[in-house]
Amino acid sequence: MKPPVRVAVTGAAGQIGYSLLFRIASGAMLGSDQPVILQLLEITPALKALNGVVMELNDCAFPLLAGVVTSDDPKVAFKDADYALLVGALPRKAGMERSDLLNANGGIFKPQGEALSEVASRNVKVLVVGNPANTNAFIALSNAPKLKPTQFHAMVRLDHNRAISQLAEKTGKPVTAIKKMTIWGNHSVTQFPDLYHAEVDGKNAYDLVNDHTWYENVYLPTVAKRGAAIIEARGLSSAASAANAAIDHMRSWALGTPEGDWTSMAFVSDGSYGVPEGLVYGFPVTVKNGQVEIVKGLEINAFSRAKMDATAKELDEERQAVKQLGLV
Ligand SMILES: NC(=O)c1ccc[n+]([C@@H]2O[C@H](COP(=O)([O-])OP(=O)(O)OC[C@H]3O[C@@H](n4cnc5c(N)ncnc54)[C@H](O)[C@@H]3O)[C@@H](O)[C@H]2O)c1
Ligand SMILES: O=C(O)C[C@H](O)C(=O)O
Repeated sequence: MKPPVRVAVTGAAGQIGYSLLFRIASGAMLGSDQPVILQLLEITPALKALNGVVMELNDCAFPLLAGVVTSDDPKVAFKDADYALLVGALPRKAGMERSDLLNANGGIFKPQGEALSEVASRNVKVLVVGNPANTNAFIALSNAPKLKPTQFHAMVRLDHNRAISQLAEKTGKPVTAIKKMTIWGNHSVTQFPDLYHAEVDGKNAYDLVNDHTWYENVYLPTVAKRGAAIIEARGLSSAASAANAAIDHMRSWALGTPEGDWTSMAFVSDGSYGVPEGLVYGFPVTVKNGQVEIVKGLEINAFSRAKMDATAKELDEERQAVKQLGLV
């Protein structure tokens, strides 16, 4: 058995937390040979509910669960953390855009970035799930001078998985036939799910579908507005699928992407593909030995360019907004 690693989760008593913790403890995120110590952060009034979740975790007698810490202090929950999943934040309600949460949630990520910078493992991998995820990640990394900006990611994996599922349905193929999906940009309605480079059974997905009207007017809005459709149907924002995507993202980051495929991760732009430097933007990536590399050399046509620029523009506006709020 390997020595245990420390996994911090914020908002651990919330609905995503309830789906997430049990799967991390079961080995779904880091592998069936990797023991974990869970370090759970909640606001003080939620600690009682969190204690109930810990009772249930203990009642599972997970062989890989080597310990559980709970706290309402980020410096305790993030101490020596190897992985941190920043979930704790308000979810949106019907009729809201995710950016409407910036005023309410942005303030959470400044102190959490500062605390990670002070006490987490120097190699910590941080995934921001709480919305608006990209800009919250930007706030956190901007307040973490002792860590590298690339140690902070935002989650576009749920959009990536939705994009695969919708394409599988359209083509009548299993999800396993679909490779090289990309979500460019923001986890918002401006995101750009790219079929021009995706493959279905090794064939180009855009050519196979051969229906630009469907792509532009059905597929793109279905994927981009799926979060709102879930809220409309469930009365609550997605939770199990969000937790699953967080597991997938961290698993890819820790254990790598398979040969012949890539995934989508949002992190600080180095200027690749003409994306302004510093924006936390979704890119196609491969991961090997924990090293995340943007897939190079993809041809970007005029349709894609306009979509990629529009989502970058929105992120730039969010960046200006958090500067004005004094969060970075
Ligand atoms: N990126 C994505 O794809 C994606 C997908 C689904 C949901 N989300 C977002 O994830 C967030 C959480 O969703 P949820 O459904 O679990 O919400 P929830 O309200 O059920 O749970 C959030 C939890 O966070 C806690 N919390 C609030 N402030 C905190 C703080 N400062 N420190 C620690 N914990 C804190 C709350 O007490 C609550 O228990 C929302 O912002 C939601 O919009 C993102
Ligand atoms: O849409 C939301 O507000 C929740 C989440 O970001 C989602 O995509 O399901």
